[in-house]
Amino acid sequence: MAATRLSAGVVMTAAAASMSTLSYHTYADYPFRFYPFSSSSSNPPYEENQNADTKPESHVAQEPRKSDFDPEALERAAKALREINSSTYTKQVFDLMKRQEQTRLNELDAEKAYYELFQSRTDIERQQRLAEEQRNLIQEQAQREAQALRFKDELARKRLQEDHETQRRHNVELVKMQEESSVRKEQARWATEEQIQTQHRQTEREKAEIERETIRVKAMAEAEARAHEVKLTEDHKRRMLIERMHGEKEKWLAAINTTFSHIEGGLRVLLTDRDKLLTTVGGATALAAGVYTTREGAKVTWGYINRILGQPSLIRESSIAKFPGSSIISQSKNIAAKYSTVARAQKPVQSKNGLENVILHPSLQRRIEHLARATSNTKAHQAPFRNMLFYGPPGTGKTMVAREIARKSGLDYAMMTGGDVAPLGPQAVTKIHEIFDWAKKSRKGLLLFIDEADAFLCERNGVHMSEAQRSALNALLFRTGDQSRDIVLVLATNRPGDLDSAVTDRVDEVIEFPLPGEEERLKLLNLYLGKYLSDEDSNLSKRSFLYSKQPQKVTIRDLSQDVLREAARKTEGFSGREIAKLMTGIQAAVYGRPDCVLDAQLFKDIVDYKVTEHHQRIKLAAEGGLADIM
Ligand SMILES: Nc1ncnc2c1ncn2[C@@H]1O[C@H](COP(=O)(O)OP(=O)(O)OP(=O)(O)O)[C@@H](O)[C@H]1O
Repeated sequence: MAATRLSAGVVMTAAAASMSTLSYHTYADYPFRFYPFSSSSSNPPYEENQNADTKPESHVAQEPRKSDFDPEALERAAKALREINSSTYTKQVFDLMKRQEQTRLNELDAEKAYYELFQSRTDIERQQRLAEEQRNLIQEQAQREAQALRFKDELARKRLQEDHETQRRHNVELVKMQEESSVRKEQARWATEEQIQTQHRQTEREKAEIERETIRVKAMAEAEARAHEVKLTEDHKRRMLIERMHGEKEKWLAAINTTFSHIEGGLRVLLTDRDKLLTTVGGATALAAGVYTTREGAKVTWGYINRILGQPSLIRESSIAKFPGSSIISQSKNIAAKYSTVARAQKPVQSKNGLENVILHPSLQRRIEHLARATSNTKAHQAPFRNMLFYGPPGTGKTMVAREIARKSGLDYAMMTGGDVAPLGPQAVTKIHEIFDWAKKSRKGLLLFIDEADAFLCERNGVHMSEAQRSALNALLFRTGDQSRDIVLVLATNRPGDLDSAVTDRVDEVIEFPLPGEEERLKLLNLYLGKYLSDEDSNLSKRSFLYSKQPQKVTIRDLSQDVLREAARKTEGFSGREIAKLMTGIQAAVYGRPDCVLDAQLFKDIVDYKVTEHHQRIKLAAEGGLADIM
């Protein structure tokens, strides 16, 4: 039985194989490949479809060629059919074959549906590709149009720019031509004016020469006559004086003789009478003790009063009386005395604008006057004062201007130096507070001038700053934190960059004092020439009290404004102080001459000498600076 069943299975397989070989021909016309019911049919259909284009060839390749037809297969099939027909499993075999066929048909339907789906997807993709291409085309077109527009716009702009450039060049040329023409005109005008001036000066010089010569001749005649007269008068006076002195001498000798005879009598009585001698010695001792006690007591009391009412020790100069009610003249360096000295000295140069004896650039002078007026009005309206910072090279008039502002605005003035604070050590804080407390006593309001401010108001983070200095700076910051109605703080420094930012924050007006220009130097030379050399009469009368010998008068000869202007030109880079010193140098040279004459040659020699000295000093300073750096 088992053997029969096995042979039936073999027959069925053979029949199926024959049928499947035949089925190729049945489905060969179908557009897609036919998958026989075999193990290869289990492959996923989409994998096959991916190579759909190559399939027809492979299909052709797999198709059995007609020449290779094997009739034995048919025979085997017929034999198998016969075997099947004779087998007891015929029905099952046919059923199986029918089901196989049905399965194959279903597979074909599925494949067909799949390929239809594939076709429609391909269509959609093609449509999408077309739409994408269309879109790209439109975009490209739009870009091309925009580019064309941009290019056109660029061209138009370039053309406009070129037009503008041409126009500008044209205008520049026009302006240049106009300027050249006006410069030419100006030069011609200058040349004419210069010529006129030269002629005018020449005439003036000649006129002055003639006048001087006339005056000199006249003066010589007058001087000779006066000298003769003076000689006669002096002889007479000397005789009278000698006679008077003889009389006086005799009178004094008689008085001295009488006094000594009285003293001699008194001493004789005292030495002979013991009681009187004791009384006298006791009285003298008591008197000496009384004088000593009174003097020491007065010293202690004075020190106490000084501490309570006196001027703080940090103040070097002030217009406030040292003690309430005491005389201003009693101060050693009193500013009021300075004002009066200045008033005397400034007689020859009376400034119309009010800033007497200070020569500044006109714009700076206007600013200072404005500040002085503003300070004065601030005081009148009881408004808070504005603090100031003066900076610039040494000797450019910062201190002088501070004094002038105080004087013009009717404030009291006090000056201290930053360098005095450091040596005080821990006492500095107390002294700073003392100054501000003392300043409150001024009824007018006080201008507190701190010279060399950078010495103690420098940056707090600085490594060289001691703790005491830092505390002093903090004390000052504390006292100036609010706007004050009592004190105007004026700081002066040559190094404004070194100041602490909190200090500069308290400053309302910052003013630079530059080195004087040529015009200012000329004015300074004139000022100090008048002060030190022309104002001889008053100086002579003053000195005649001090020296028994009558000093010789200074004579200025041939010192024209041209010579002074040339000196002003040469002294480029000089500060006000240096010019003042130059003039004292000239004064000394004049006093060194036997005839005390200042002429143009001596003046020029000393100016040249001082200019060389100035340049040498600058050179040395620069070398020193370089050496420091290296
Ligand atoms: N502008 C000026 N006009 C007239 N004299 C001046 C001027 N500047 C300086 N001087 C002369 O120089 C001297 C010093 O001036 P002052 O003390 O005001 O200078 P400073 O700028 O305060 O100097 P420093 O910075 O060294 O303290 C004055 O006494 C004066 O003789």
